[in-house]
Amino acid sequence: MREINTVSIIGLGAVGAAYAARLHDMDPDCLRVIADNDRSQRYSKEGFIINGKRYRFNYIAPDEKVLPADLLLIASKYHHLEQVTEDIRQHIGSNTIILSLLNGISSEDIVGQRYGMDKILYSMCLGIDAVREDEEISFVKTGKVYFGEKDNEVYSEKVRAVKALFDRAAIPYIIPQNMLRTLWWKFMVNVGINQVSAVLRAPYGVFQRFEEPNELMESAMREVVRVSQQTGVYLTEDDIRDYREVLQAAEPRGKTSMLQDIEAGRKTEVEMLAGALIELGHEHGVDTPINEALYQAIRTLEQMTSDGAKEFT
Ligand SMILES: NC(=O)C1=CN([C@@H]2O[C@H](COP(=O)(O)OP(=O)(O)OC[C@H]3O[C@@H](n4cnc5c(N)ncnc54)[C@H](OP(=O)(O)O)[C@@H]3O)[C@@H](O)[C@H]2O)C=CC1
Ligand SMILES: CC(C)(CO)C(=O)C(=O)O
Repeated sequence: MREINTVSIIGLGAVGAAYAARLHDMDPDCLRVIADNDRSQRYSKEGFIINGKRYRFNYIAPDEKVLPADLLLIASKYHHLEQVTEDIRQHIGSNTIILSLLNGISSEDIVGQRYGMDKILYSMCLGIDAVREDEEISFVKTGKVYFGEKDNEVYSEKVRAVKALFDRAAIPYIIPQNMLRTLWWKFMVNVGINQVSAVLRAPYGVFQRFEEPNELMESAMREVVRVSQQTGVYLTEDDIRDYREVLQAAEPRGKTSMLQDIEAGRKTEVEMLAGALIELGHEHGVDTPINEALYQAIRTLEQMTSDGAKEFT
């Protein structure tokens, strides 16, 4: 059986650091972190504090010649992906499996177009509540990594290899039979809750108490459902309803990653959500007016914080 003995990871943020810690705890020598000089200097100073424990990872500059990794994990934000795709090149060989943990439905194709779709397994994480402040990451729930080929009725060799690694590292996972549909379901959720929470600056509790934010969120999700039906994925109204229960169970003060980005004045992943949906809508002849409005609102919020429009508020 194919075995994973070496893992390279790029992106030690909230999500990446949480899973890097598990792999490091399993075997510190199996893990390499790809980081340019600026980052590795910054990261090496105090190390990473992950749930109160200090970690000193093995940093490798992108240009350094290395043996390819058995598994390459990508855990950056969407706007980093162009640079990240370049920076991972020394770590990709003919047998490397690539898992991109980013939200959205685009990152696998972007990386796969460069290195070959045969190396890609689809993936995303759900239920992780990691929060990052510089090199300090804390989380209560590890969540689960959902991964697999598009269809997993029979596990491929790649899927079996990653499954065995995650078992050894105690990384919780699910291998859905229809991974593509699962990826789209999460995309629908992020298009709804992330974007509407960011525009309204609303933690989950606001959605639990009032009706209107839910109506707005669900109308944004409904546009994903309509587009999915033209692409062969076939999400339905039931998928929207299924999310209501998940949302009710969320920590009322909890915030989506996009709301956290807006509050911290960081770039958001709006291009990966409304941006990707609007483009697919054009391709398949489906109108997406709610997402067009959300796109413009979120881009405005980003520009207001990044170019110092604070003087007007
Ligand atoms: N946070 C959450 O709760 C959840 C997030 N997600 C998704 O997971 C993905 C990752 O999110 P998250 O972990 O929150 O993001 P973060 O912003 O916390 O982390 C991204 C990390 O990528 C690093 N990075 C960017 N470019 C490079 C590069 N070229 N080389 C090395 N490192 C690089 C950044 O480094 P630096 O800081 O040094 O610039 C940063 O540490 C996103 O798509 C998000 O939507 C999914 C579920 C939940
Ligand atoms: C599903 C949700 C909203 C929380 O994990 C998320 O993916 C995010 O905050 O980006």
